[in-house]
Parts: sequence; structure tokens; C-alpha cells
Amino acid sequence: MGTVKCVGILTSGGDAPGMNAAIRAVTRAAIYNGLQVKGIYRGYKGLITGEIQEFKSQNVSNIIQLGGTILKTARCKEFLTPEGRKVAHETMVKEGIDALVVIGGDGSLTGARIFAQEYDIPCIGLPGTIDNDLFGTDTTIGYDTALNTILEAVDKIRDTATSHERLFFIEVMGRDAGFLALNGAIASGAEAAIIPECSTEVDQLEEFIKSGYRKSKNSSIVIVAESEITGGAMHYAERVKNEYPQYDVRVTILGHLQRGGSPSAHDRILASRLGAASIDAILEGQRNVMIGIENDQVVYVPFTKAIKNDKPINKELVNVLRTLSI
Ligand SMILES: Nc1ncnc2c1ncn2[C@@H]1O[C@H](COP(=O)(O)OP(=O)(O)OP(=O)(O)O)[C@@H](O)[C@H]1O
Ligand SMILES: O=P(O)(O)OC[C@H]1O[C@](O)(CO)[C@@H](O)[C@@H]1O
Ligand SMILES: [Mg+2]
Repeated sequence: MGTVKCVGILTSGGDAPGMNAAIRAVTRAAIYNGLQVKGIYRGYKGLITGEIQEFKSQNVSNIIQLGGTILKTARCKEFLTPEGRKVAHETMVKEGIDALVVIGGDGSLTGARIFAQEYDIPCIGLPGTIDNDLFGTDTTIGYDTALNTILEAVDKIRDTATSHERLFFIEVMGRDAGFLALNGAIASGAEAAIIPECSTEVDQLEEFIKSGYRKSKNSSIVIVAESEITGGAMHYAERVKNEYPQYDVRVTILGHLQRGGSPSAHDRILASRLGAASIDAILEGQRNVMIGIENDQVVYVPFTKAIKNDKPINKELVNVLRTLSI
């Protein structure tokens, strides 16, 4: 592999607020360092169909404040196959792209890892997902904004829950990871969180009911992480209807509104730092690493570590929620 002259950027998987700030940072840092930049549309799909455009500094003007991704995003089935990845590689050769920055979640970085194993292309990953489920980074781009969106929604639901003296199960995203649910519960003052990470230890519903919340409160909010492991908010509402019929239960599934909106200051700064660092990493000859933030320091995390799917939940947070929700 010779010196890198042209960097391709793509966003892949679910969009996350701050992806645009990351695209801007990668583009501008690359140009600042004398590299050419090409924007690849619709994630890995754009590498297969050749939907690619050269980006100059002005292509990324006025986007730092926008949610979503100007490059669009996709979940691309063809890239799961060696044949699809071969076409993607041919496109890169044709376009003269000799390094790739992939902004996305665990799936997108898994794709980058496999691609980099098959072809001699330096791939750098930026953690872009509201789920915060990548190991080796304190937070991912989009997570903070999604958390704040959850708070805004829960605060509103709290008004009606209190007025009607109801028990609400509010389902948040996370795809089998409980970060949004647990921190969303702490920050909104919810009475409990049901998360997949704790599901093998206790029956979290029973634990919540037995905590006797009715003694001091007559309404309650339980945040449930979406997951096949927990079964989601509907599952718990059904259980309460059957097992504790004295409670007046309602369900709200927050859904995709959690993915939208203008990125928070935290996400814009994180995206800007990680985006700039991705170009430093390429210039240093790094390959197949995710750029993360740990203790406010930029770190390089090998793909194999970042995506191993077991980023731990901080048990102190579980205890804080339990202690403060009496
Ligand atoms: N094992 C794999 N091999 C090749 N490509 C993959 C693989 N896993 C995922 N990808 C690619 O990455 C894309 C996005 O993956 P996925 O749908 O898991 O989202 P993600 O990046 O984890 O984001 P999020 O979970 O935040 O929505 C897939 O559609 C596919 O194109
Ligand atoms: O509706 P989609 O785009 O398939 O994505 C839903 C999934 O994407 C995520 O929001 C992450 O982007 C997960 O939390 C959720 O399960
Ligand atoms: Mg994912």
C-alpha cells in the first residue's frame, strides 16, 4: 500500500445526530492535509453502485447543526457477500479511493473489518450510532442527542402519568444494549429501567413491583430497552395486566424520533474530534481501527475489540437508579 492520496467517506446503518458534523470534520481535515476527499452515498450501497462525488470544503458548509446524514445511509445486503465486496473494491480502484472512513455502528464496522481483511485498503471507523454499543469508546456519536430526546419525551409523559396515576412502560431504542434505557431512566427520574444486561440476574419487573413504589408514589415510569431479550415494553405491560391487574398501565414506544434532531454540543464536539483524528490516523499509517474517546483522550481501538458486542453496563449506574427511585 502506497501513500494515501484520496479518502472516501460513507455513513452506514441507522443515522445518528452528529454524522454530518463527522462528515464535515473528515472532509476538512483531509483537505487541510492535502488529501482528496470523495463522498460515497447510501453507505456500502454507494460503493457498489458507484454513487460517489468529490467533496470540497464548501460541500460540507452549514451542516454541523443538521441531524441525519447528507450522504444518506443504508443497510446494504450485497455488502454481506464476497461478490458484493468485490464490486465495492473495483469501484474504489476505479475512483482512485485509497483509504476509507466508515461512520456507523457495530454492523458497519464489522463490514469494514471484513473488507479490510479481504483487500489491502486502510479502513478507519468512527462510532456513529445512537445505541452506544461499541466497546472502547465512552460514547458514540448520536448517543447524547438521543438521550436528550428521550428526556424531553419522558418529561412530557410524566405529566399525564401523574395526572392519571398510571404506570407507564416507555420503550427506547438500543438494539440489545441498555445504555439509552439506563441513563435515560436516571436522567428523567424514572422509577426503573429494564435492560437486557440485567435480564439473566433477576426478574426486573418483579423486582420493580416488589420495591413497593406505590407506598410513596401513585404514578410510575419504567424505561424498557428494545430487545428480544427483554421482550420490550408491550411484553411487560401484558405481564402487569395479567399478574397485577390493580395497576392502570399504558405503553409508549418512542421509536424513530430518537434518531432525529439537531446534534447536541457534546455530539458535535465528539464528531469533530473523531473526524479530525481519523485523518491523523490515516496519515500515521493506522488501519482497521475505530477512533474512540476514553477519559477525554482520542484512542485507536482495533476493529476486533470495538465490535465484540460486550460493552459492559456500569453497575454503579444500576445502583444509582435503584437508590434514587424510592
Ligand atoms: N458481517 C458483515 N459483513 C459485511 N457487511 C456487514 C456485516 N454486518 C453489517 N454489515 C454492513 O453494515 C451495514 C449496517 O449494519 P447494521 O444494520 O448492523 O447497522 P449498524 O452499523 O450497527 O448501525 P445501527 O445499529 O446504529 O443502526 C449492513 O447493512 C451491511 O451493509
Ligand atoms: O428501523 P431501522 O432503521 O431498521 O432501525 C432500528 C434500529 O436502529 C437503531 O436505532 C440504531 O440506529 C436501533 O436501536 C434500532 O433497533
Ligand atoms: Mg448496530
